[in-house]
Parts: sequence; C-alpha cells; structure tokens
Amino acid sequence: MAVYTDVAADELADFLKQYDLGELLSYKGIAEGVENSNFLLHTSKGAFILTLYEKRVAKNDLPFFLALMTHLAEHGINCPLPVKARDGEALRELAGRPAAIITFLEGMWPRRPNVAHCAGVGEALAKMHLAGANFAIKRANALSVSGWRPLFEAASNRADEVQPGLRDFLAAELDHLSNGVWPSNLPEGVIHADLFNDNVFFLGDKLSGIIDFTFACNDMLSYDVAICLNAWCFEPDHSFNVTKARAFLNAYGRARKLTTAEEAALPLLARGAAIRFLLTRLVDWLNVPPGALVKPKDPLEYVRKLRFHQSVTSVRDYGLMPSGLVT
Ligand SMILES: Nc1ncnc2c1ncn2[C@@H]1O[C@H](COP(=O)(O)OP(=O)(O)OP(=O)(O)O)[C@@H](O)[C@H]1O
Ligand SMILES: N[C@@H](CCO)C(=O)O
Repeated sequence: MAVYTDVAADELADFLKQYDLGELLSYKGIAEGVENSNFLLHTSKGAFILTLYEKRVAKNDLPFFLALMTHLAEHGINCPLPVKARDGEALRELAGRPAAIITFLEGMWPRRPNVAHCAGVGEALAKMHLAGANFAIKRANALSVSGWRPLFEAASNRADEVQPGLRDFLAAELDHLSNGVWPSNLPEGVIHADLFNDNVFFLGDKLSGIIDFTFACNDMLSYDVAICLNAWCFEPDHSFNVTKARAFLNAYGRARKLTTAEEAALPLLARGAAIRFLLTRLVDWLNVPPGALVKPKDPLEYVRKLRFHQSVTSVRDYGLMPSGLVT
C-alpha cells in the first residue's frame, strides 16, 4: 500500500472510539503498495491495519471485499478479518475516505520468491478458489478485456515517453485480445486478481496468509493462475523460470486440477494478465499524485513478460504437458 491520504493523530483517536480496540499507542503510514492508503496501528489490544480506500476502489464494492475475507477465513483460508465497530459495521469513513480496520497477519512477503514459495502460492490459490465456490455476493471484474482500452486511452498519448514504440505495441496487443479470442467458457468463481508476492505472507518457507482482496471479483479461475504465472515465475532480469512455473502449476493442480481447456488457454490468459498490469502501471507511472508516499511500479517489466507470453506456443513452455502430466 501507500499513503495518499494523511490521518491526524487526534482524528484517528476519535475514530477508534467507535471500536473496542482500546487506546491508540502508535500508528504509522505503510509505504509499500500502490493502491490504497494504509496504516499500521498499535493499540492496547494489539496490532491492526487501517485502510483508506482510494482511486480504483468503488465504494459499492467494499461490502464484497469485506464479506469475502470473512467467508474465506470461515472456510479455512488464512487472511485478515475485518474488525467491526461497536455498531456491528466494519465499513466506515475517515478523512473523507471509505475506511476499514482489519486484523494484522503475521509473516513476511518474500522479496525473492523461490521454488518452494511458488509451490506454496499454487496450493493456496487453488484452495482459495475452492473456498470461494459458495460465496454468494458477485462482483464483475472491472479490469478484464473491456476495462483495458480505457486505461490505454488514458495513457496512450504519453506511452512513448516511457519507451519509444510502446503505444503501437500496446495498441496491437489490445486489438488482438479484444478481437474475439478472449475465452468465455472456462470455469469461473471468485478470484483474487492481484496475488503478487507482496500479497502473500510466509513464515520461513511456509505460507502463513493472503492479504489485499481489493481486486477480488468473479472471473475465470484460470485467469488468476495466469496472473500468478506473471507475478511469481519471472526472475529479476524478467527471464521466465520454468522450474518455478512447474512447481506453481503442479501444486495448484494437486488441489484443483485445471481442465484441458484451461490449460490450452493459459498462454492467452497470461498475455491478458500481462497487459492488464502493464496498463495500470503505465497509468500510475504517468500520474503520481504530488506529495503521495508511493513508489510507482515499473510498467516496462510487463512489456518483457508480455513479449515472452507472445512467444509461447503451448503450456509445455510453462512446464506442463498439455494433458496436465508433469514433464
Ligand atoms: N492484514 C495485514 N497484516 C499485516 N500487514 C499488512 C496487512 N495488510 C497490509 N499489510 C501491510 O501493508 C502492505 C500493503 O498492503 P496491500 O498490499 O494491501 O496494499 P495495496 O495498496 O492494496 O497494495 P498493492 O500494490 O499490492 O495493491 C503489505 O505489504 C503489508 O506490509
Ligand atoms: N500488484 C500490482 C499493483 C497493485 O494492483 C502490480 O504489481 O502492478
């Protein structure tokens, strides 16, 4: 997370009077992340995370995110729980923003994910997909194919400032993906949609929990798999690590087997996932709010990843035999 909206100490102390969380002992803004404003709170009852929801989050979607965390936690997924105020409501307002407090999760996100981390996230993702199966509330994915062109249009005029030729590269890829090739009949359910390494906590090599459900929605489960291939299976030099991908996909498959159609669609889904993060990063890169405590993420990392997926001809390139057999 980041800090776009500041909160004064007396304002926060007043806000906390609505909860049974004891006295505010200390708080600080969290510089990590790019989407919302986040604060680590220490009260006499323990540590908590306060989130002020910013730009990309629609207020109407917040009940979905908060109820989903509760649902997943009740179905065996270790994730933060929304903290209800005395009136029973978790969603409130602070400093003019929608705000919620969630429980603090122990662990560290891996700065350099290894093969064991990738296997851990594969298993956790599949278990999350299974746990989400009977979640009743629905939320469409605002950042699927139809959401990409508006992002492109918001950034296209200045894209070549970031890399010469980027505008045409993006335009061609968008034309390809929005030309009827995007799958529409794969198994769907609740997806996390942003399960990057900074959203998965580990204690040693053991996964201890998943955070940040602010992009969660209903979409193809295999699109979530494709997002993780992008987020977890490339090296810092942006080369693809097939060993990590195989570990991730095999661990996912042991908990929830991908169908043949899902496997076949992975290269295309991975291209879509790459352009989605390329575009949001590009928009953010070109529009850092003055004074915000945030480090925008590099859009060009996703140009390299997208080029890799464009070169993929079969799921073999991701470490899977087309039948799903381990290579
Ligand atoms: N429940 C939690 N327990 C412990 N730490 C947390 C929790 N929620 C958030 N954090 C801390 O805040 C950081 C940012 O949180 P988060 O990823 O939710 O923010 P974001 O702005 O939505 O970021 P992103 O760029 O990943 O979308 C995390 O990396 C972690 O350090
Ligand atoms: N995980 C995203 C940022 C939050 O949406 C990225 O790395 O671009």
